[in-house]
Amino acid sequence: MKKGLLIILSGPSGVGKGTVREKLFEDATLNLAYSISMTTRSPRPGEKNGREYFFVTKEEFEKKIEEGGLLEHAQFVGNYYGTPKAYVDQLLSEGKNVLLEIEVQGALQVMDKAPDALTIFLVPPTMEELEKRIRGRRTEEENIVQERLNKAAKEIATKDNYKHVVVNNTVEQAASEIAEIIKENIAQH
Ligand SMILES: Nc1nc2c(ncn2[C@@H]2O[C@H](COP(=O)(O)OP(=O)(O)O)[C@@H](O)[C@H]2O)c(=O)[nH]1
Ligand SMILES: Nc1ncnc2c1ncn2[C@@H]1O[C@H](COP(=O)(O)OP(=O)(O)O)[C@@H](O)[C@H]1O
Repeated sequence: MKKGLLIILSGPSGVGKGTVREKLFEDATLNLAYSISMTTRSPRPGEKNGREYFFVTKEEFEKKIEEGGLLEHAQFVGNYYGTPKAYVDQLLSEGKNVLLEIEVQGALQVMDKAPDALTIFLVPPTMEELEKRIRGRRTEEENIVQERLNKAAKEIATKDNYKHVVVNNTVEQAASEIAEIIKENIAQH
Protein backbone atom coordinates (compact mmCIF):
# COMPACT_ATOMS: atom_id res chain seq x y z
CA MET A 1 0.00 0.00 0.00
CA LYS A 2 1.12 3.54 -0.74
CA LYS A 3 2.43 5.30 2.35
CA GLY A 4 0.46 8.26 3.64
CA LEU A 5 1.54 11.88 3.66
CA LEU A 6 3.11 13.42 6.75
CA ILE A 7 1.60 16.83 7.49
CA ILE A 8 2.85 19.34 10.05
CA LEU A 9 0.53 22.09 11.31
CA SER A 10 2.17 24.73 13.50
CA GLY A 11 1.15 28.14 14.77
CA PRO A 12 1.16 30.14 17.97
CA SER A 13 -0.92 29.14 20.95
CA GLY A 14 -4.51 30.30 20.51
CA VAL A 15 -4.32 30.91 16.74
CA GLY A 16 -6.94 28.21 16.15
CA LYS A 17 -4.98 25.07 15.20
CA GLY A 18 -7.27 22.72 17.10
CA THR A 19 -10.42 24.38 15.80
CA VAL A 20 -9.26 24.35 12.18
CA ARG A 21 -8.08 20.75 12.55
CA GLU A 22 -11.52 19.64 13.74
CA LYS A 23 -13.03 21.21 10.63
CA LEU A 24 -10.47 19.46 8.39
CA PHE A 25 -11.29 16.09 9.94
CA GLU A 26 -14.92 16.49 8.81
CA ASP A 27 -13.68 15.94 5.24
CA ALA A 28 -13.29 12.17 4.96
CA THR A 29 -11.76 12.43 1.49
CA LEU A 30 -8.59 13.82 3.08
CA ASN A 31 -8.05 10.44 4.78
CA LEU A 32 -6.52 12.09 7.83
CA ALA A 33 -5.34 10.61 11.11
CA TYR A 34 -4.25 12.65 14.11
CA SER A 35 -1.00 11.94 15.86
CA ILE A 36 -1.72 12.06 19.60
CA SER A 37 1.22 13.65 21.37
CA MET A 38 2.66 12.99 24.77
CA THR A 39 2.90 15.90 27.22
CA THR A 40 3.76 16.73 30.81
CA ARG A 41 1.26 19.61 30.96
CA SER A 42 -1.88 19.08 33.04
CA PRO A 43 -5.12 18.21 31.27
CA ARG A 44 -7.54 21.11 30.76
CA PRO A 45 -11.15 20.59 31.84
CA GLY A 46 -12.74 18.28 29.28
CA GLU A 47 -9.46 16.86 27.98
CA LYS A 48 -9.15 13.10 28.15
CA ASN A 49 -6.00 11.00 28.44
CA GLY A 50 -5.35 9.26 25.12
CA ARG A 51 -7.63 11.61 23.17
CA GLU A 52 -6.13 15.14 23.15
CA TYR A 53 -2.81 13.96 24.59
CA PHE A 54 -1.17 11.19 26.55
CA PHE A 55 -0.67 13.01 29.85
CA VAL A 56 2.47 11.72 31.57
CA THR A 57 4.94 12.67 34.30
CA LYS A 58 8.33 14.22 33.60
CA GLU A 59 9.96 10.87 34.49
CA GLU A 60 7.75 8.95 32.06
CA PHE A 61 8.48 11.48 29.33
CA GLU A 62 12.24 11.33 29.88
CA LYS A 63 12.12 7.53 29.79
CA LYS A 64 10.36 7.69 26.42
CA ILE A 65 13.12 10.01 25.11
CA GLU A 66 15.83 7.60 26.33
CA GLU A 67 14.11 4.66 24.65
CA GLY A 68 14.18 6.56 21.34
CA GLY A 69 10.38 6.37 21.21
CA LEU A 70 9.80 9.94 20.05
CA LEU A 71 9.95 11.22 16.48
CA GLU A 72 10.63 14.69 17.93
CA HIS A 73 10.21 16.50 21.20
CA ALA A 74 10.53 19.99 22.63
CA GLN A 75 9.87 22.08 25.69
CA PHE A 76 7.12 24.69 25.46
CA VAL A 77 6.40 27.16 28.29
CA GLY A 78 7.60 24.84 31.03
CA ASN A 79 6.37 21.49 29.70
CA TYR A 80 7.59 18.69 27.47
CA TYR A 81 5.68 17.77 24.30
CA GLY A 82 6.60 14.96 21.90
CA THR A 83 5.35 12.75 19.08
CA PRO A 84 5.32 8.97 19.74
CA LYS A 85 7.07 7.48 16.71
CA ALA A 86 5.56 3.99 16.46
CA TYR A 87 1.98 5.22 16.06
CA VAL A 88 2.91 7.69 13.30
CA ASP A 89 4.85 4.97 11.41
CA GLN A 90 1.92 2.58 11.74
CA LEU A 91 -0.63 5.11 10.44
CA LEU A 92 1.59 6.14 7.52
CA SER A 93 2.11 2.52 6.50
CA GLU A 94 -1.67 2.02 6.62
CA GLY A 95 -1.86 4.79 3.99
CA LYS A 96 -3.27 7.44 6.33
CA ASN A 97 -2.28 11.10 5.91
CA VAL A 98 -0.97 11.88 9.38
CA LEU A 99 -1.38 15.32 10.92
CA LEU A 100 1.15 16.45 13.51
CA GLU A 101 0.01 19.56 15.39
CA ILE A 102 3.33 20.61 16.87
CA GLU A 103 5.33 23.71 17.78
CA VAL A 104 8.24 25.06 15.77
CA GLN A 105 11.26 23.43 17.44
CA GLY A 106 9.73 19.99 16.99
CA ALA A 107 8.65 20.84 13.45
CA LEU A 108 12.24 21.69 12.51
CA GLN A 109 13.36 18.25 13.79
CA VAL A 110 10.74 16.52 11.63
CA MET A 111 11.66 18.64 8.57
CA ASP A 112 15.26 17.38 8.95
CA LYS A 113 14.19 13.74 9.16
CA ALA A 114 11.38 13.92 6.62
CA PRO A 115 12.02 16.73 4.11
CA ASP A 116 9.04 15.59 2.04
CA ALA A 117 6.62 16.40 4.85
CA LEU A 118 3.92 18.93 3.98
CA THR A 119 4.43 21.85 6.36
CA ILE A 120 1.83 24.51 7.11
CA PHE A 121 2.05 27.47 9.48
CA LEU A 122 -1.18 29.07 10.69
CA VAL A 123 -1.00 32.79 11.52
CA PRO A 124 -3.58 35.06 13.16
CA PRO A 125 -5.02 38.01 11.20
CA THR A 126 -3.43 40.37 13.80
CA MET A 127 -1.63 40.05 17.14
CA GLU A 128 -4.61 41.75 18.82
CA GLU A 129 -6.89 39.03 17.48
CA LEU A 130 -4.48 36.34 18.72
CA GLU A 131 -4.58 37.83 22.21
CA LYS A 132 -8.37 37.97 22.08
CA ARG A 133 -8.56 34.30 21.06
CA ILE A 134 -6.15 32.95 23.66
CA ARG A 135 -7.82 34.94 26.43
CA GLY A 136 -11.28 34.07 25.16
CA ARG A 137 -10.47 30.38 25.50
CA ARG A 138 -9.97 30.83 29.27
CA THR A 139 -7.77 27.76 29.66
CA GLU A 140 -4.58 29.36 31.03
CA GLU A 141 -3.65 31.56 33.98
CA GLU A 142 -2.64 35.16 33.22
CA ASN A 143 1.13 34.56 33.61
CA ILE A 144 0.97 31.60 31.22
CA VAL A 145 -1.06 33.63 28.71
CA GLN A 146 1.66 36.30 28.82
CA GLU A 147 4.43 33.75 28.28
CA ARG A 148 2.56 32.19 25.37
CA LEU A 149 1.96 35.60 23.76
CA ASN A 150 5.64 36.51 24.16
CA LYS A 151 6.53 33.25 22.48
CA ALA A 152 4.02 33.82 19.67
CA ALA A 153 5.97 36.65 18.00
CA LYS A 154 9.16 34.55 17.98
CA GLU A 155 7.30 31.56 16.57
CA ILE A 156 5.68 33.64 13.82
CA ALA A 157 9.15 34.90 12.86
CA THR A 158 10.04 31.30 11.83
CA LYS A 159 7.08 30.89 9.45
CA ASP A 160 9.24 31.00 6.31
CA ASN A 161 10.64 27.58 7.21
CA TYR A 162 7.23 26.18 6.28
CA LYS A 163 6.07 25.40 2.74
CA HIS A 164 2.71 27.15 3.28
CA VAL A 165 1.50 30.00 5.48
CA VAL A 166 -2.26 30.27 5.98
CA VAL A 167 -4.08 33.11 7.76
CA ASN A 168 -6.84 31.96 10.12
CA ASN A 169 -9.42 34.67 9.43
CA THR A 170 -12.43 32.40 9.63
CA VAL A 171 -12.32 28.71 10.46
CA GLU A 172 -14.15 27.81 7.22
CA GLN A 173 -11.71 29.79 5.03
CA ALA A 174 -8.56 28.52 6.77
CA ALA A 175 -9.76 24.89 6.74
CA SER A 176 -10.75 25.08 3.08
CA GLU A 177 -7.36 26.57 2.08
CA ILE A 178 -5.54 23.84 4.00
CA ALA A 179 -7.80 21.15 2.52
CA GLU A 180 -6.87 22.37 -0.98
CA ILE A 181 -3.16 22.28 -0.13
CA ILE A 182 -3.49 18.75 1.22
CA LYS A 183 -5.43 17.57 -1.87
CA GLU A 184 -2.76 18.97 -4.21
CA ASN A 185 -0.08 17.18 -2.24
CA ILE A 186 -1.98 13.90 -2.16
CA ALA A 187 -2.26 14.07 -5.95
CA GLN A 188 1.50 14.57 -6.34
CA HIS A 189 2.54 12.15 -3.58
N1 LIG B 1 7.12 19.68 19.49
C1 LIG B 1 5.87 19.34 19.80
N2 LIG B 1 4.95 20.28 20.04
C2 LIG B 1 3.71 19.88 20.37
C3 LIG B 1 3.35 18.52 20.44
N3 LIG B 1 2.04 18.46 20.78
C4 LIG B 1 1.60 19.71 20.89
N4 LIG B 1 2.60 20.58 20.64
C5 LIG B 1 2.56 22.05 20.62
O1 LIG B 1 2.77 22.56 21.92
C6 LIG B 1 2.17 23.86 22.01
C7 LIG B 1 1.34 23.95 23.27
O2 LIG B 1 0.26 23.06 23.19
P1 LIG B 1 -0.99 23.17 24.18
O3 LIG B 1 -0.48 23.29 25.59
O4 LIG B 1 -1.92 22.06 23.90
O5 LIG B 1 -1.61 24.59 23.85
P2 LIG B 1 -2.48 25.17 22.61
O6 LIG B 1 -1.69 25.00 21.36
O7 LIG B 1 -2.66 26.58 23.00
O8 LIG B 1 -3.75 24.42 22.58
C8 LIG B 1 1.39 24.04 20.72
O9 LIG B 1 2.15 24.82 19.83
C9 LIG B 1 1.23 22.63 20.21
O10 LIG B 1 1.10 22.59 18.78
C10 LIG B 1 4.36 17.55 20.16
O11 LIG B 1 4.16 16.34 20.17
N5 LIG B 1 5.59 18.02 19.85
N1 LIG C 1 -11.07 31.80 12.84
C1 LIG C 1 -11.40 32.04 14.11
N2 LIG C 1 -12.10 33.14 14.44
C2 LIG C 1 -12.44 33.39 15.71
N3 LIG C 1 -12.12 32.61 16.77
C3 LIG C 1 -11.41 31.50 16.50
C4 LIG C 1 -11.01 31.15 15.18
N4 LIG C 1 -10.32 29.99 15.24
C5 LIG C 1 -10.28 29.63 16.54
N5 LIG C 1 -10.94 30.51 17.31
C6 LIG C 1 -11.11 30.50 18.79
O1 LIG C 1 -9.83 30.84 19.34
C7 LIG C 1 -9.58 30.08 20.52
C8 LIG C 1 -8.26 29.32 20.34
O2 LIG C 1 -8.45 28.29 19.38
P1 LIG C 1 -7.73 26.87 19.50
O3 LIG C 1 -8.23 26.03 18.36
O4 LIG C 1 -7.86 26.34 20.88
O5 LIG C 1 -6.20 27.32 19.23
P2 LIG C 1 -4.82 26.52 19.28
O6 LIG C 1 -5.16 25.06 19.14
O7 LIG C 1 -4.03 27.06 18.13
O8 LIG C 1 -4.19 26.87 20.59
C9 LIG C 1 -10.77 29.18 20.72
O9 LIG C 1 -11.61 29.77 21.70
C10 LIG C 1 -11.43 29.12 19.35
O10 LIG C 1 -12.81 28.93 19.44
